[in-house]
Amino acid sequence: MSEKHYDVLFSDKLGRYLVANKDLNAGSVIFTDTPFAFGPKQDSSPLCLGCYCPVENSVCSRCSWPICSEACEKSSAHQPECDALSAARVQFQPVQDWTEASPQLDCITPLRMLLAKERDPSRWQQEIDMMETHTEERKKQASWAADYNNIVNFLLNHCKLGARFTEEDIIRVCGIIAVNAVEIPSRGGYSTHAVYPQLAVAAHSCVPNIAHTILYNNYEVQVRAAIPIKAGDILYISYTHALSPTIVRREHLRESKYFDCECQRCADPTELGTHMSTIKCSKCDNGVILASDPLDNESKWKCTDLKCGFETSSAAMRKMLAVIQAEVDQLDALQPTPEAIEMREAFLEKYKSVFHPRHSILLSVKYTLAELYGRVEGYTIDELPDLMLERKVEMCRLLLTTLDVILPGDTRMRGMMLYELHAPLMYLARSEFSAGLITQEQLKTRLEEPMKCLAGAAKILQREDPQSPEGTIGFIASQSLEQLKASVESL
Ligand SMILES: C[S@@+](CC[C@H](N)C(=O)[O-])C[C@H]1O[C@@H](n2cnc3c(N)ncnc32)[C@H](O)[C@@H]1O
Repeated sequence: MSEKHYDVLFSDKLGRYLVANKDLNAGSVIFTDTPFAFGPKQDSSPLCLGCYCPVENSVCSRCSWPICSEACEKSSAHQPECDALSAARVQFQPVQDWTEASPQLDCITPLRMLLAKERDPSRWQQEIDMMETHTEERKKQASWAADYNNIVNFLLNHCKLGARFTEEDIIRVCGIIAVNAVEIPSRGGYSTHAVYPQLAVAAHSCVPNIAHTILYNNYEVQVRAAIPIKAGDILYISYTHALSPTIVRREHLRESKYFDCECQRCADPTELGTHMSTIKCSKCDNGVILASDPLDNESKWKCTDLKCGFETSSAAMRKMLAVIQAEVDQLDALQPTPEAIEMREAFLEKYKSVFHPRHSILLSVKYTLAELYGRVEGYTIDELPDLMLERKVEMCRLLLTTLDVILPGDTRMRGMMLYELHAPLMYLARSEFSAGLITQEQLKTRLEEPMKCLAGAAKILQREDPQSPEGTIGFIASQSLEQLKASVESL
């Protein structure tokens, strides 16, 4: 067995957690892990239970649950539930719209966990049984009744599995999945989730120091140090979305993972100086509005200019964020067209007097815009005027300097932004050279930064699965780097 680079410790606050037992270099693999079980997430629309691609009116010839092909019908992932479902003669009920979320697949991942436990009780005992479930908190949630009906009741009474599993077994498995499963990046628009025994022990921080990559073929997860880690440091993963404001991240963690995050980023009203939660004061020109105590969910939000004295409630702040986030969600649903760029620019203009320029809501829109400029018809990179190239540079740099603080080190987001930054820098340098504004030597110097961006993007993104969007960009980045080097050498 290979040497372990971490120990598992326990504290009253974190439960079990991982600690590095030696110094680790940035980018080094700390451990790899394979899922105990994986499958569709809750509220998934019907997807193939073999390969998780979208399906429509296509079901398994044996159990009648969604399956796209003969190969998927025979896949090892589907076989155990196929046996159980066909023995009980419970069929997937045809749906009107196969793209709509349906609770029917909610039972599949819990069923897979239960069947895996039955097959390998010793792995269950050693790796899964001690996982946190937060059952008492989960029972108080509004979603409990639906979960009980769609999963517990369905497996016990419809699938007639009461002789093999107790109600308590099923409730426990649902809790293990809810608290411990990690999302597997989507293939073909559908994302699934998996329970990884080692990864699940890692504690959360909104400034994580590890990053993970999931490979497509066998769902192996590779967990790396994102930054240099010292022996004795806790290994932190992030359970939530990095580009969300504190109030939203903490609410998400409370509702989905049942704890109040008190990390350094959550505790600081300025989010470590990034101002990702900061609102501009509408009553004065001198101050900004910050939470007095971001770890108190009912904290007042106050203008930093004491003479202004403006204050508002957390409830009002939450409401405002929810309303504006709904606008962002609508933008995110748009196809990548010129209008999608223009509508996002209009959104930024509309809210620039409300939010700090690095507020999470604006940053997430800027992240998408940074990806769209250069990729959309009418806005392809060689069509962009210098002003728009500069706009793309400005947005990428804003994102990268923010990531330095909240997601330091080698993360997918950094890899993507480095890739996005290289192109406008290269085009701007060439355009200035063509206009006679810089010499050939100056051009060579100016092309050093895009080369560094490509090298960084290739290094980070080539760790991703080659078939994933990020892995594909990693490959393109390494090829573009070679081409750029050759063109600089020929100058
Ligand atoms: C994926 S599990 C992590 C492993 C877990 N501690 C165990 O013993 O199995 C997630 C749970 O760990 C705890 N946890 C993780 N990070 C935490 C943090 N930063 N603060 C408080 N609790 C945390 C919470 O109870 C959370 O629901």
